[in-house]
Amino acid sequence: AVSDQAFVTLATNDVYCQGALVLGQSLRNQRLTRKLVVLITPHVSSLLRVVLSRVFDEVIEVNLIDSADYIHLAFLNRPELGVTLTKLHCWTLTRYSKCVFLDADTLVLSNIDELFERGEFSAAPDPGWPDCFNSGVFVFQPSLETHGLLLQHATDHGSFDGADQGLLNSFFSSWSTADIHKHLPFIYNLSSNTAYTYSPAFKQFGSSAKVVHFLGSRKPWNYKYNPQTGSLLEEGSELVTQHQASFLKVWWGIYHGSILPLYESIRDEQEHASPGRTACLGGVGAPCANSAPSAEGPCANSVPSARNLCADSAVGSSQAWPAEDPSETNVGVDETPPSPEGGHSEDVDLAVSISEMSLKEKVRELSPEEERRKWEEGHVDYMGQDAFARIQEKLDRFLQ
Ligand SMILES: O=c1ccn([C@@H]2O[C@H](COP(=O)(O)OP(=O)(O)O[C@H]3O[C@H](CO)[C@@H](O)[C@H](O)[C@H]3O)[C@@H](O)[C@H]2O)c(=O)[nH]1
Ligand SMILES: [Mn+2]
Repeated sequence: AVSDQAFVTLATNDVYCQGALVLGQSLRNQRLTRKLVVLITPHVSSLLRVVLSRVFDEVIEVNLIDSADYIHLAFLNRPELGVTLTKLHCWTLTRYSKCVFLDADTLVLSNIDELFERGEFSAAPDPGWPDCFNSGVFVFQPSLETHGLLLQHATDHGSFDGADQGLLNSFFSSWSTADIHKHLPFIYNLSSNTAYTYSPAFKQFGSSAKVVHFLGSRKPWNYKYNPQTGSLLEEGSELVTQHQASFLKVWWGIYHGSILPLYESIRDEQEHASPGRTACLGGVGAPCANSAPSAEGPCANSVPSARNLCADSAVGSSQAWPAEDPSETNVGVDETPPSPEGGHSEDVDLAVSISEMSLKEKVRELSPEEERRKWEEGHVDYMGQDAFARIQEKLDRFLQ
């Protein structure tokens, strides 16, 4: 094992943590010989910090950097990606001599240790514009000097996409021409949805894919999975190709087989540590918080044969930090200081039943009118809002 080199990822909220966990586990499954590091921001809940620490060697909190550059982000159609500038903090990991960064929406299919033979800055072409690299997988050398220069570059020039990929491409601008060794083969960053625009190439080389990247706005955790049959539940109009489906199944297979049991063992340990008490982690993460307050016990669930793991009960705080002047085109590098109490998080609901698993971001509470309209339209949320325990609670209140 090489202890001064590491695989690094980033998760700024509990939703992306689910991706980081699967990525970390997928690396562990491939004879891991380097350290595993995840960078998190203050919004990540205490429960997820505990879960992450079971998979990663180091869970390091960094400040959130947000470009708040809504103009460029709008071109990208991804207003949420300003926070990806937080990625730049990976250059501060100077206890490591060389690292490989992987987005939290990547999945490793075979051992990729050979990437450590490459130098800074190595990356694979972006499928949408191959003269640019995709910043989802890259080899870098931690250095406070480079870190400072990158932040300075962000302040001086902004980012042409409002996020890290634009910034890194303009900083490492000689990538496309200077040194072919710095072009990683596409199999190290195979985008799950775009590769098939050249399907003969996929047929020829696809089977040697080593890292799959679920690039784009639809992530593996936005799909539903049937753990019994190991199949995906098709939803919406978006067509999922056969190859894409097979990668998604690998992702969910790891989630179901290795990550979910982690939550369960942590919950069991918590219950053991404080029998008779509500299973709560640090007062923030409450793995069983989904049941109604008036339900029989902390882990009693209203839906038979279903378990609910609810990562946090606090209302999800938005990661967007509005710019003072929205017409500002430069990246005003905003850093939010870590909150003293550790902060709370984005919300994730993990709904599990015999036939269906899904991860949901908790949305804001609906008004009573909206709730009623949804109910009347037949959109009944049996696992949450409209769970029997909650209805009973309402009835009890009404009958008092
Ligand atoms: O709310 C967020 C959003 C992103 N991330 C992290 O940032 C990465 C990049 O975001 P992602 O949603 O994966 O972006 P992509 O769909 O992959 O889009 C592209 O564009 C991004 C912005 O330039 C680059 O960061 C990506 O590498 C590039 O593939 C994620 O994987 C996470 O590690 C978070 O932790 N929280
Ligand atoms: Mn990505």
